[in-house]
Amino acid sequence: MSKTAYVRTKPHLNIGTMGHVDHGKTTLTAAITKVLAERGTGTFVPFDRIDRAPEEAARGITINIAHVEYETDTRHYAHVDMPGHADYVKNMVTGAAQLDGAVLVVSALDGIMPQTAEHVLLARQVGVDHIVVALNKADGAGDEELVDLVELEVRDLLTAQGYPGDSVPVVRVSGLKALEGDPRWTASIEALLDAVDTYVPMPERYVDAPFLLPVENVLTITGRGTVVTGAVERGRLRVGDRVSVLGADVETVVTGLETFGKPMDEAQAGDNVAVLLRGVPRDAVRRGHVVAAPGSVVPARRFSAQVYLLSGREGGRTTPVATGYRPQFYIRTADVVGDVDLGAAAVARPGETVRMTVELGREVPLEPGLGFAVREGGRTVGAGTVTAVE
Ligand SMILES: Nc1nc2c(ncn2[C@@H]2O[C@H](COP(=O)(O)OP(=O)(O)OP(=O)(O)O)[C@@H](O)[C@H]2O)c(=O)[nH]1
Ligand SMILES: [Mg+2]
Repeated sequence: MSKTAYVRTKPHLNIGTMGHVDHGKTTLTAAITKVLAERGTGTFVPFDRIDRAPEEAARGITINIAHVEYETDTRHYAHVDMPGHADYVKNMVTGAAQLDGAVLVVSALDGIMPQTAEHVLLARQVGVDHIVVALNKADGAGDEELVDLVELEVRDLLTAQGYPGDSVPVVRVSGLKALEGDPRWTASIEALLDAVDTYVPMPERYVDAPFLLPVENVLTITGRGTVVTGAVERGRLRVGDRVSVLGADVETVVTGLETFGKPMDEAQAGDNVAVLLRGVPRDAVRRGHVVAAPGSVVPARRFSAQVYLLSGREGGRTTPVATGYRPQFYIRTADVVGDVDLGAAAVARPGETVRMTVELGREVPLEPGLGFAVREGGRTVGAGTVTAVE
């Protein structure tokens, strides 16, 4: 195989815009790509190309998510802009969005609205520790004192949710005017990007943690062996490393490593990779298994969780669920049936957030903070986070 090796130039982070409907998330996303394209470190992605987000099948649930990528002087970013409120709930709670930091977009004209508060709550629940605030539409806000009030209100909201509201960067911007090329407002986008660069730290914890890769696909390369593919959830991996395949219950050695068809010395958290495994039969490994550093994860069947049941309007159920409910649980890439126990509550309605205990049909690696989707009859009816493993 004569292929050029993959070159990692800048550290990579995943960020995204969140905030109430119509506060300008997509306009701001387009403006960021425009400003960086003019700096020469990105490609301009116009509004209508972001908003026409492709439907992507990720982790077995249909989610709507638009990715743009760009670079600042110091970092490479993948930026997600989610088109609707239900998409936030699904992508955040299942961890599909995988945000290292978020830009909370608040219209300076309207102030905080219900979904502003809900997205902050979701971000807190899924462990997004760093939020930068974009007070958008500042071009239309004639009265500075009113914008000062909105800023105070946002800082209070963040403080109430456990963020350092007093020290969070709040930048007054206009996505719309920056898109039109108005220099005052393109400067505001530069200021916002500087705030993101400096305030959102590198998520080194993922790279330094023990290696883990949820298996998305399995293939055979004739004469070389079995290859598993997927995104590295955490840690690093090199050729020669020992790994356990949980689900297949084998321990083996990595004999090859590639990304997008290029061989690599080391895979890191966030990379999409193909891993060649020594002496593992093709039919021993399946989607849903987990490749991990030996001894670093413990598979389990019982766990407690906090689950948001999607409302009927969001595509969820129209009738309540009760103890004894047996849906499918999508955990990382695994699809496993589970028995639900709602404890004292006994019954839960669509649109509610509930605590539950789940007994899975088979063991999978579990840990507090892990997100999952609840599915039934081919559609997503809930999104949850593991709170404790029993
Ligand atoms: N005056 C002004 N209007 C803006 C600004 N940014 C966005 N808008 C307008 O606000 C409206 C909503 O903008 P979007 O970018 O679609 O908002 P969004 O938050 O992505 O909306 P959803 O994806 O539907 O939640 C559009 O009419 C924009 O032109 C701004 O900085 N100033
Ligand atoms: Mg939008």
